[in-house]
Amino acid sequence: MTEPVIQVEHGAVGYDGRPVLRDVSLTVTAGEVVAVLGANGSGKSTLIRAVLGLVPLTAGSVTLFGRPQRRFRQWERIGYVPQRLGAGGGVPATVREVVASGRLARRGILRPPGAADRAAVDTALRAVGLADRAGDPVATLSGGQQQRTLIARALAGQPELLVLDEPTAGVDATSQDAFAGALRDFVAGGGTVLLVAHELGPLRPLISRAVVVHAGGICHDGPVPDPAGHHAEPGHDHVHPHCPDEPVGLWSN
Ligand SMILES: Nc1ncnc2c1ncn2[C@@H]1O[C@H](COP(=O)(O)OP(=O)(O)OP(=O)(O)O)[C@@H](O)[C@H]1O
Repeated sequence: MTEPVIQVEHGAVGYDGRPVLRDVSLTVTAGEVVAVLGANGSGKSTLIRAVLGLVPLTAGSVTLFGRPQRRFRQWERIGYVPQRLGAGGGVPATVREVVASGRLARRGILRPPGAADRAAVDTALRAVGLADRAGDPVATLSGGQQQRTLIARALAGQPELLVLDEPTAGVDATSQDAFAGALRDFVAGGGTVLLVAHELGPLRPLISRAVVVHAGGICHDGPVPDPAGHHAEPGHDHVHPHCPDEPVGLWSN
């Protein structure tokens, strides 16, 4: 059996002494597309940031590709797209430049880009439907297109694992569809995905498993739960699965 891509065992995380996650265990194997769901502030981002070592565990362990996270060095195997474009959104970089920066971990900062780097950037731009905007400053793009640029940057590094924090939040329908297509191609090529989502929308058919974070733990790990309550009404696109022991109102926005 191949080793898990991600293994969190009894992980705990807190901020300033305040616990956010307690005793969380999660295994993601190659080829899975795992959605992390849960209410606002439940700790979804904290979970994926802990997986990547961006916040420290106060207990438990994380293993990446079979190696303890603290000894893991092959970060080029992982592409990460954070929730928001950080400060720097006003930088006059072009779409191509931002996407090309996703090659740095692979080629090293001192070596000029070669044909393989350029080909990977072109492929990533096409995958997210932004090839025709390659020369445009990122700042002139819509929010959804900027988000797609970041996804292309992660794809350009040719990772084996993509970790995405709310990739479709506040993103227009065209960008959501383009992203779903890029993700489908990535998975068809053998990639593994861990993503935080609020609304699955066009991603829903791609998700192989859902984990729901609630009250510091994982209260569901299995098929994408059906929307319940008013979320099941026509026209309501939210997928807020309900844990068995919790009132419906908790999931309301
Ligand atoms: N850097 C930080 N310092 C202190 N508290 C934090 C920090 N980051 C998150 N928190 C707190 O930890 C809790 C979990 O936050 P987290 O961002 O992981 O939740 P989330 O489920 O991703 O939320 P959302 O759906 O709103 O993005 C929240 O109460 C949040 O305020």
